[in-house]
Amino acid sequence: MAKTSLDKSKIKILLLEGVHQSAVDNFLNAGYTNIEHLPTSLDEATLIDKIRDVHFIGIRSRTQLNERVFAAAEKLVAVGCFCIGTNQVDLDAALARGIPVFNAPYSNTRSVAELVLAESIMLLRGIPEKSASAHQGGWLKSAKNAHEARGKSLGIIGYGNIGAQLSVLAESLGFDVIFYDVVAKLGMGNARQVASLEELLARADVVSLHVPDLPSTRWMIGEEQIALMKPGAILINASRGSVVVIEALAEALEAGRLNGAAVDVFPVEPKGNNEEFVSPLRGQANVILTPHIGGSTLEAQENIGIEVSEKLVTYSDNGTTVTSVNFPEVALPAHPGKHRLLHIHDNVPGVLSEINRVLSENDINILGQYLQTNERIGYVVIDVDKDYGPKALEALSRVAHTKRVRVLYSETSFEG
Ligand SMILES: NC(=O)C1=CN([C@@H]2O[C@H](COP(=O)(O)OP(=O)(O)OC[C@H]3O[C@@H](n4cnc5c(N)ncnc54)[C@H](O)[C@@H]3O)[C@@H](O)[C@H]2O)C=CC1
Ligand SMILES: O=C(O)CCC(=O)C(=O)O
Repeated sequence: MAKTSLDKSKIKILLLEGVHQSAVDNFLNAGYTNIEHLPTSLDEATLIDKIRDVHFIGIRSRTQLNERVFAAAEKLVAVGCFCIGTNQVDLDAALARGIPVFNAPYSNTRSVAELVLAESIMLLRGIPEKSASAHQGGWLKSAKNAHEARGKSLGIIGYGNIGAQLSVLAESLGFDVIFYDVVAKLGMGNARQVASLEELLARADVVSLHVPDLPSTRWMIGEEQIALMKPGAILINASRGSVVVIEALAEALEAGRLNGAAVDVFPVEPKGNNEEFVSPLRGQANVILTPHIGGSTLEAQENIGIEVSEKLVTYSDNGTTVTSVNFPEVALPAHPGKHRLLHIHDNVPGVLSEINRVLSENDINILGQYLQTNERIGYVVIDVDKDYGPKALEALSRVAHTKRVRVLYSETSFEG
């Protein structure tokens, strides 16, 4: 499907879930003025209706971009997840339509790690229960079940960016850090990798989850795993609600098997701040419940706003896909004085030679060419003389296995 050029002011950007104002400012500074900025996510029917004329969408963790939504998103050029996790997006459905998805892989890492560390200390001291009691006029002055963090074992499941950052902070506080990861990793400081999940659960006083939502991590902590934890241990989940069987956790807390928990993410989360939060963990003693705010600090959100909007602007302006989570990565120089064709096609043999054949047949000289592929698609970027952009667009749109082709004009980078 070929795309004709559009003025930047006609490129529609939809930002949901209260994406930080820094993103809006960045788009405006780059000349993109057609921005709708909403504070919540949208239900599927409303989203399907709205997305039909949207070129770029920005979401956080709540909005579900599934096959049905992509099928309606006829003009969509790229998706920005203003967060780390991308499990809320059907990445295959996006790829099948030649739509790259971007995220912010680091900007809220520190915020999550700081929160988890603070929660570890609070839970080791039984603060949620003592504080709730004091608010009701109670006075639970006691050292029962109250422990220092120093010398306790912190077990981190998933030693990626957040797990490793937490490891450093926790060790500086005196925690003895162990971790379990499916990939062999060098621990930061004195942190040690253990051989199995079972070993970590049996050794740790505080267990903290930092894995992505994957088929292999879904419900990875249930009744059986909780039974392996030390009596009186603490469980923290700031990863995804699909990782812990929440009923099993609620039962273990109620039975006094565990001394406390902090949970930031839930199997079902309210769409916005006006919807009731329902969970079997409500009302449990020594449990910190937070509304998926692990990454919600002003610092993180401002940085994420800048980072992801920059990625979308760069893709729109010059075709660069570096750090896309589903797309072949192409890093591109500017293209002053040239027209740039972006051709996205099924990755089958012969497409590149066909592209070059039709260009040569039309006497279009190639000034630069960049190709990357993944197992599903090929992404080729071709610079041509500025007299040839429209002609090349027309020629390339007829190449077999083309998913999408668009042209970027030299100065007024555009979209279509
Ligand atoms: N609560 C919140 O607001 C936030 C939650 N998150 C969640 O935290 C997750 C982790 O974030 P990062 O550390 O940046 O991700 P990352 O990709 O850097 O690290 C994830 C680690 O988990 C490991 N892993 C994957 N499957 C595993 C398994 N079955 N068992 C053990 N380890 C496994 C990976 O090898 C990797 O080392 C994100 O995917 C996101 O879902 C991220 C930011 C904010
Ligand atoms: O801030 C958000 O909405 C989601 C944070 C999160 O879970 C992530 O970054 O993966």
